Amino acid sequence: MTTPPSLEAEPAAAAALFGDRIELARSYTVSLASNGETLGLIGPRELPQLWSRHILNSALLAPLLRGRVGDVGSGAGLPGLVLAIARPDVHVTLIEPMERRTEWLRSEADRMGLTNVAVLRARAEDVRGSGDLLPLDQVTARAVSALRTLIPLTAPLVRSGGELLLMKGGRAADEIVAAQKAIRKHRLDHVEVLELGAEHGLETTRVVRAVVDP
Ligand SMILES: C[S@@+](CC[C@H](N)C(=O)[O-])C[C@H]1O[C@@H](n2cnc3c(N)ncnc32)[C@H](O)[C@@H]1O
Repeated sequence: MTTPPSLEAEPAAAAALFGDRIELARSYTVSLASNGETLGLIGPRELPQLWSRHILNSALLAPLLRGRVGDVGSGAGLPGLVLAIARPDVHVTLIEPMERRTEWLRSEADRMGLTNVAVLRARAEDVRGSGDLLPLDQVTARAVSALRTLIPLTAPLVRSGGELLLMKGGRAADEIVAAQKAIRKHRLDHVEVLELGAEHGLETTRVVRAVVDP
């Protein structure tokens, strides 16, 4: 596959974050850069920052994962498919309602031979009771909605004592304040904001971590 000329050069942090999975991470990144605009997955302006702003940003969650993980609103595979690449020891269910996106996610998982991925074409609120996949140990989400609407979508998918790992921008603390009602209703505890990225020389990203119904 030819690398598009406008694709950002691979940052040094990539090898550290992906370890021996780096070739798969490269393969996915080049595939997304080559096909993502045509498929409506990413805009052309994302290519010069695809590695740092999207792939590595997503991979920052990898060390926090365990067991059976769900990713709500995976879109092009961020962070869910990136995490499945980085952590072959966890099982990742990608939950995404748009058909064109689920087709892309399935075809990429197949192309890369990932055996730890399931793709579910659904809205998160309709997933309840989907037998084999639930409950999950952790649920991730990135750029899906504000915390007060994201918590009711994600918390019901997680087992008692499991975790939400919700990637957020600079206003994470404000979103927590605005989400107090949802935090109480869904019995979240130990709600905290993690700042990740600086340790790898990357732009800092914030993750709201919370324990569900401990
Ligand atoms: C802005 S995109 C973000 C995609 C990806 N997470 C990222 O960081 O690039 C939001 C995604 O959430 C999906 N989405 C919206 N509402 C959803 C819901 N209720 N359940 C699951 N996915 C949803 C959309 O189809 C879309 O793919």
